[in-house]
Amino acid sequence: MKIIGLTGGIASGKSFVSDILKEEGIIVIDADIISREIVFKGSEALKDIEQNFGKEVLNNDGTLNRKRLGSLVFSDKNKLETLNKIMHPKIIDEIKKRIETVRMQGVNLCVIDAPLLIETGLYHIVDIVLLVYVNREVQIKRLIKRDNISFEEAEKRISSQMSFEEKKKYSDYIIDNNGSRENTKKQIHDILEEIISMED
Ligand SMILES: CC(C)(COP(=O)(O)OP(=O)(O)OC[C@H]1O[C@@H](n2cnc3c(N)ncnc32)[C@H](O)[C@@H]1O)[C@@H](O)C(=O)NCCC(=O)NCCS
Ligand SMILES: Nc1ncnc2c1ncn2[C@@H]1O[C@H](COP(=O)(O)OP(=O)(O)OP(=O)(O)O)[C@@H](O)[C@H]1O
Repeated sequence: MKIIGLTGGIASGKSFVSDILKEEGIIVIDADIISREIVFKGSEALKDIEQNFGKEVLNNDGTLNRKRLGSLVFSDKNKLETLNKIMHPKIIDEIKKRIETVRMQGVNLCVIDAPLLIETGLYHIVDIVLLVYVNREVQIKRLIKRDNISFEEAEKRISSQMSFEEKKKYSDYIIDNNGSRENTKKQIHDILEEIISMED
């Protein structure tokens, strides 16, 4: 089975790209969704988070208050590192399990959509790295609009991630998502065609 790693900075358009891939019938394993699933009430991850960040990152019903935890970790490098140490091994384990399930089903191509594909080392388990690119101006504009956050908050989130230039070194294909959705769709179809026609 060929595994494609899909990555890119925050609000670069990974979800948009993965939606198009899903439309093509390709199975997508989404790291952001897994990171939400593993912090269910009573989970080991949520207990670790409470131990390290206190009750103030929980809602009254005991579930995770993502907005509060996000504003804590994206403005403090050490706190982000603590959260990453709790979350990343669990996310990676779950991704590996899902890859095996998909492999057992006889699927020949699957995609891992992970914003931190490079940072977490997950790129080692994929065959091809697809990087979604937007310039900083477009990225900030789309992030502020989508998440309804301030310019400062958007800057902090972007700065907490590896730069595009650094990620580029690990990538096999770059999708330029600065333009229209139609333009991006065309690039994806061209890349897919090339990947599918490749010999194993
Ligand atoms: C801090 C949390 C609670 C904020 O939740 P929120 O719902 O606001 O954001 P969400 O999870 O949808 O992530 C949105 C985007 O933020 C960026 N982001 C998320 N976590 C991180 C991180 N640890 N470091 C840098 N950027 C991150 C990604 O681009 C992601 O696509 C959440 O992002 C989290 O639990 N992060 C740690 C898990 C993680 O590293 N996920 C990425 C898996 S590869
Ligand atoms: N080509 C495009 N033209 C206009 N808007 C776009 C385009 N691509 C994506 N967007 C919009 O930009 C925002 C960010 O895109 P998307 O949510 O796909 O990014 P992401 O990389 O998955 O983000 P995250 O890292 O936070 O998960 C969304 O509101 C999306 O609708």
